[in-house]
Amino acid sequence: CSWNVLFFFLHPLWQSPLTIPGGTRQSPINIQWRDSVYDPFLKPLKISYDPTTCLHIWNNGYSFLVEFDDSTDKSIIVGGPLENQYRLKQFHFHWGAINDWGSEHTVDSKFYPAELHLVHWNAVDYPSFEDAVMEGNGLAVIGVFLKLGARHEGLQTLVDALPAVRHKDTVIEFDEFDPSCLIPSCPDYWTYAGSLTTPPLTESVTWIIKKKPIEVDEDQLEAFRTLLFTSDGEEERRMVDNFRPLQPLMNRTVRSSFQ
Ligand SMILES: COc1cccc(N2C=Cc3cc(S(N)(=O)=O)sc3S2(=O)=O)c1
Ligand SMILES: [Zn+2]
Repeated sequence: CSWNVLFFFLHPLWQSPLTIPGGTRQSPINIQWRDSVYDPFLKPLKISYDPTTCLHIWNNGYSFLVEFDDSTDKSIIVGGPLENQYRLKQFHFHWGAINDWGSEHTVDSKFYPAELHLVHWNAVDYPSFEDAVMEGNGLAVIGVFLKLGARHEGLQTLVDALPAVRHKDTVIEFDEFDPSCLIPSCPDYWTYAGSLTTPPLTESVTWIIKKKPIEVDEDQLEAFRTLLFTSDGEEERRMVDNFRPLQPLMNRTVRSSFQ
């Protein structure tokens, strides 16, 4: 009915490319393994994070973000498909109400229960993060799939802090965390030119999607689902299904770093 259509186009998270002027590189996408093209010139991705740059955890009403001090080059990534180094700004997750879905990207149309995004910006070419967000090569986001399995000890320190940021616009100090413990050691990744998956949806992201997922257990996924989209005092709405629908590939090729 017309109300559903109206909701679809009005809800910020579910804008289709039709509402993004000239949207030709929107994210997320389905990664069809057999259509990805091995690129022998892709370098290994080098990750060096300094745990002392970790600042706080913040519930922004879309997800929970762990933010970093990005005033120096202490926490950076370099190599992979990137022309130069990019500074770590924040990481966050997307997840479902149940384990059958929750990731933003899919692999051969398969959803994972959750997906981690580590957001970096090009401080070599641009003076600020806000400037980089508006530029085609401004951001690099590492995507890591979460699958149901063994408890992830590194993630648990984060999970233990979540009750303190249950409501939107709550923040707690969080330090000495090295997010490289959340990234699989397997070097294999896919990469493609895309966008932010929440507003402002700018087409400024070089996506680096790790082939291998990390394992987390049911209690850890359930802890994500205890968070709220709503502020304290508002009618509670559980923070679940905070992923954007798949976007058309259009004229893009997904490259792989592996054969
Ligand atoms: C306008 O500059 C700003 C300022 C503050 C935050 C943002 N962001 C908005 C959405 C958004 C979505 C991301 S995802 N899911 O594709 O990894 S990363 C990200 S953000 O760059 O942190 C932009
Ligand atoms: Zn994200």
